[in-house]
Amino acid sequence: MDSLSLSGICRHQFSPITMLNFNQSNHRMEKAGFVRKPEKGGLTITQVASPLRRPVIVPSLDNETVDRRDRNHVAWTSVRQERWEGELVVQGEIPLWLEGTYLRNGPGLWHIEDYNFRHLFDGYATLVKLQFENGRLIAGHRQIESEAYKAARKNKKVCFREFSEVPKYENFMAYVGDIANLFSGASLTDNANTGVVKLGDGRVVCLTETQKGSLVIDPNSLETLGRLEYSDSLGGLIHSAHPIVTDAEFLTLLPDLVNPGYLVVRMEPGTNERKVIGRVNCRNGPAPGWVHSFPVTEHYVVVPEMPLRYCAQNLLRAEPTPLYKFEWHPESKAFLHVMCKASGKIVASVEVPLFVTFHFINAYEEEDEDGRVTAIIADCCEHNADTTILDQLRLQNLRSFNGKDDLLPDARVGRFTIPLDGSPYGKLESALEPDEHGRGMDMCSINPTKLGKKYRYAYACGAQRPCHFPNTLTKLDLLKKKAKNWHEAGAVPSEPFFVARPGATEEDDGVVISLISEKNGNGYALLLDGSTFEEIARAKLPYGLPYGLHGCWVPKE
Ligand SMILES: CC(=O)/C=C/C=C(C)/C=C/C1=C(C)CCCC1(C)C
Ligand SMILES: CC(/C=C/C=O)=C\C=C\C=O
Ligand SMILES: [Fe+2]
Repeated sequence: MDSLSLSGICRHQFSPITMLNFNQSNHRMEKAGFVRKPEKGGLTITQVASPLRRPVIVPSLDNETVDRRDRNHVAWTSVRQERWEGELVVQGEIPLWLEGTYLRNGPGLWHIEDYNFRHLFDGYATLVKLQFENGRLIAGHRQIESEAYKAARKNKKVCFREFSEVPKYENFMAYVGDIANLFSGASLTDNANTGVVKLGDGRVVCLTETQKGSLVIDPNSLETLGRLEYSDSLGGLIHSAHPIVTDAEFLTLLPDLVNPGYLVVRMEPGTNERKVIGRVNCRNGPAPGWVHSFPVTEHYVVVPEMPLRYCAQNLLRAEPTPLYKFEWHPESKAFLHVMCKASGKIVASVEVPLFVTFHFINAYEEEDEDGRVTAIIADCCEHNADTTILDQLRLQNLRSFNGKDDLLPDARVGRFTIPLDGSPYGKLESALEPDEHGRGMDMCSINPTKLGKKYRYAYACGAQRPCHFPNTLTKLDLLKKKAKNWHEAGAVPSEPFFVARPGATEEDDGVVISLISEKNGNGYALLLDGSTFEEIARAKLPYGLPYGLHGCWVPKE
């Protein structure tokens, strides 16, 4: 690994004002029990004894690392250093049964040299860990060493095609070369900044929408170990960013951009080979709908065909459109296809009202009194068929919140009913009154034992208006159609992640973990009781971290 210095990246930003904040924050770190050992020209790792009698690894801060808190919310500010690890002081009590590591991935570095990225999804991946051990909490973060990130650091510019950023071409021939590389996938990013999953065989993989961006990491050191090379010959360049992962299997969708459709594939633990379960042909439109995620039931895979479709032309553009690599085709309609997991056969394909979603929450089979499956219910974080949410996630918009204007488009829990009796149409309704969660709705989790089964509770980010971005944590009771909300002024919480208590019989018996980025530049790990949704513990981080997307739980062996 090359030098961990971020100095090259940040030099241009250094000013007496940022210097002042930087020193103040270090003073605060020392007061909070963190020890700093500055060394010029890189992040040297220093072992020190913590007040909690546990060695704490604290990389010294680079003199030229920049603190931009004076201008932006820390949630939308590049991570201030390459890596850090240390024990946190816990307020409240961490349940002793909570033994394992919560990992969270997300785009955490949004600039290279003096070039600032446009979109939340462009950032180079920052992996965060919260390691729970006997009531104590060790935290850490580290940049994922993707080829895209390493090349950007080395060449001091964007070198691969990110979500909205593309390399700046020196001349026309360079552009032509890059387009050629687009078809082979060579110019696509492997910046695995969307999520992290633990496979049944124990490997921990960070993911994005490009297949090449499947990177295996070490959940303790957060080191990037290498690429997960799929050994099959299924080809294609992209996949769903959210595979369904259990101890028994890894299921995902591979969109086919040439003959619009999707392959539904399955990979067994201990292998790198995805096998085809079946194929869904698109019912309409010039290209498949974007499949950021998809739901499953116990016996079926639901393949969404959203009218927000991949767009080859937009893929080739140097400057992004408001829909980036996608295009809205309301005339092409929206469909949900249901495939039997065992046979690969399509058992239903229904037209549904137009919808826009990033995240499906869960799905399950509805049975009649004789135990026959009559319908499938699939829930998602639905943006009222309004695509503007995608452009609202531009950093400029997120950073421009002044506490007054309300720019977050309304969202809801969209509940689809897919009849299995051959009817051509499915239904889409709100599962509960969206005002219950402030008409903001995204970044969801459920009790994993309820995956594919009838369930009652979901956890997500909601809104307390006005806002530009979801700013609450919400527990949804889908039976009583009620929500319990957690909010702290100015805070940006990340996806509430539910961890069940071992041996629990109640669906909401467990804790909810979230990382909070505060308005004053600080940040903390938060633990809520999964049932009461009351705070049970929090632990301050030495400095606030950028917003992150999705997480997973790695239980202690
Ligand atoms: C962070 C997140 O949720 C989404 C990230 C999406 C990415 C990085 C999408 C990348 C793509 C390309 C670089 C080209 C092909 C299309 C597409 C999958 C959108
Ligand atoms: C953060 C987000 C949407 C928020 C809208 O309310 C979407 C993230 C998508 C990728 O994981
Ligand atoms: Fe996602």
